[in-house]
Amino acid sequence: MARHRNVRNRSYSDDYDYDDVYGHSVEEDSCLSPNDSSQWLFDRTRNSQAIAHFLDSHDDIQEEVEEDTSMSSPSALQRGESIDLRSLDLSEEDEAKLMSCLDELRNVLGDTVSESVLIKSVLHHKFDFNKALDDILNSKSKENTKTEVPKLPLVVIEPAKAPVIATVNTPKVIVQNLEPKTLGIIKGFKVGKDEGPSSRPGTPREQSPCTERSKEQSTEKVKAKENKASALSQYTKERALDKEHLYIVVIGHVDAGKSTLMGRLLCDLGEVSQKTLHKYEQESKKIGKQSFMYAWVLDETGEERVRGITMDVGRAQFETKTKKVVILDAPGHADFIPNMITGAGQADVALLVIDATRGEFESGFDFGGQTREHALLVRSLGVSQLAVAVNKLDTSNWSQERFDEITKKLKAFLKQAGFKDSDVTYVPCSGLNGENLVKPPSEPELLKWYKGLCLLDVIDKFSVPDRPISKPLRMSINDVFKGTGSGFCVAGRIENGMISKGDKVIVCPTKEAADVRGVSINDMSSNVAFAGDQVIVTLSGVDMQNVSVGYILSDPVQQVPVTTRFEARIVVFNVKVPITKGYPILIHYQSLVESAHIVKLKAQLNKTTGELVKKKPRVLGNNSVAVVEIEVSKPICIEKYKDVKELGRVMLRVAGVTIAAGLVTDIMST
Ligand SMILES: Nc1nc2c(ncn2[C@@H]2O[C@H](COP(=O)(O)OP(=O)(O)OP(=O)(O)O)[C@@H](O)[C@H]2O)c(=O)[nH]1
Repeated sequence: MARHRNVRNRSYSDDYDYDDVYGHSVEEDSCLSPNDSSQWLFDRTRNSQAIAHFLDSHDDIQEEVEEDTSMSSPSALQRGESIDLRSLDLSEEDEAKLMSCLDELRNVLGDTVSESVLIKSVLHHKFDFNKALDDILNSKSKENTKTEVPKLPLVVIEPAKAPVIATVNTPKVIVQNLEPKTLGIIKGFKVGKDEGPSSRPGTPREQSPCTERSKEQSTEKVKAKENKASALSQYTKERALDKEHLYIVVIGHVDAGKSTLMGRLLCDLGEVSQKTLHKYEQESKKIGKQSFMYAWVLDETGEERVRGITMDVGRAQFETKTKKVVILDAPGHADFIPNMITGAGQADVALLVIDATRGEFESGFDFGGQTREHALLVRSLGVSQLAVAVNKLDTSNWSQERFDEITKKLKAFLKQAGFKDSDVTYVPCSGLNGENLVKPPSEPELLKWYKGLCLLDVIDKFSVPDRPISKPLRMSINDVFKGTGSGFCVAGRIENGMISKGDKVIVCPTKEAADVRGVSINDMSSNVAFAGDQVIVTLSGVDMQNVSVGYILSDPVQQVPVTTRFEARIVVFNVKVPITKGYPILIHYQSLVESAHIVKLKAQLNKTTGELVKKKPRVLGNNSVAVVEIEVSKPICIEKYKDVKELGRVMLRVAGVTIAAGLVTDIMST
């Protein structure tokens, strides 16, 4: 039942216009059609290749010529020549050496020489960077002498100022007819800061940096393989006898009874002592809120208790027959949707709580309440399995008719939102009475018609998604706080890989190294944690002031990309003003909320087939699907959806309304 985030210190002023109408972000006519959702929304149960296929199927979308003239220049065409290295049949070490030499050559030559020429030269000179460069420059020089273009100035690179070139037995290298861009690259190279002492003019190198780096790279590859094998064996060792871990986010309209339902479930499972419950009963009575006594199990702060609403994500845990379950009780109030998104971003599955009271279901569903928005948000964030608790059915005397009326409406909507019928289970219950929660119903009226499972058994039946434990570490940070010992703590979810006590990690986007001093899962100290776990990690070696919510702990070698600009395929839910170039938005990404702009509308796609409809559309309206480029005000860590699904999704919000969901398709280097 740990809770660390202090929502009261967060400023929502940018995100929310309090005079605005809440809950109107997803109107009935702007929901995703089944076709849209099947393309756009990640389905954990679906073959991942299907999504990959979709992501890869529009690689041909390019900027139009007038904006991106480089596309037609010879260098860009040359850049486009790609050679499949596998066809060269090199050993792993040689492949790494080749890649390293190519990188070095491109640093010097930019895009002026085609990849095939570079590869040929590197292979010919047996990965000797200096010889390969010399060869290319000499032949280029000869070429240029043949085809003289007098307009461009002759550039002379003095050997003394160009360390690596000077190692070649040529006193002066004359480069003609180079484009200014290329000259800039050569100038940058002249500075030669990264060159070691052996690169001084005239000093023969014992070993070129290229060869050293290629060795390092091949060692890294071997290490990565070893890490993968050790991650798998460690996982088997640590978790073989353990129950599967499952994270459930509890969502639904404000006052649907989410906290009461979960509080009661925990009490009935014996997770809350009688003494504590008695205390809650007495204290809630004192302030005239006795009906909230079970909700107090999860609503822990004074403000939440006095106001009778959940503000931050409450956490608690319990066990079913086959699972260790962590519940994330999300706030229902529209003001706290960013917190709800944080909770949903950490969940495997969702429990949607519906208030069955006549008039209440309707206001939560029909009149722009949070039922629809929450369901759409979790689906867009990758959750595909849902249990629907038709709660407070005691207020309708356990009427089957009322239950059917509600489930019929929900089924139609959830299908539109992208949930498969077979992945959604409906359970009639009452959180306040404890009816049909942890044991079969006892209420005679309910017994007359309900033959299904109780809520606990429905939760037990959820399937746990695959955990990418052998991939490089990615842990998204959703809280930073001072622990009891030395160092400080970060809380969050491990999206990829594993983390152990004693590990070195990189805090991104600031790229500071830190040491892992301790790991705890669900408040229990542990030596190691794996993908899918929510953990608290104690860090040292980095200043707490330099670590923030929304940062990522990354593998030191295979680091998470950091950028201010990325491309995403978005589906637009509902916009009052159509999206145009320059459109300001807030990006919600894991726990991060960052201001951003849509800087390019690259293409509009067919909602059903995903085919290109229009290049560079001027506007995007409701229900459209498009490829856009987004620029964030500060550098953020982000992954392509096809690489790390959990870190490849973004939500776009404006003035407290979710206007679109997107999958990251490309990351621009900054
Ligand atoms: N009759 C009846 N009332 C219930 C039931 N469950 C909850 N309530 C009442 O509904 C009110 C709201 O309950 P909460 O548990 O705070 O609702 P919530 O969905 O967690 O609220 P937020 O998180 O603030 O959106 C309280 O007064 C509860 O006593 C139920 O099964 N039957």
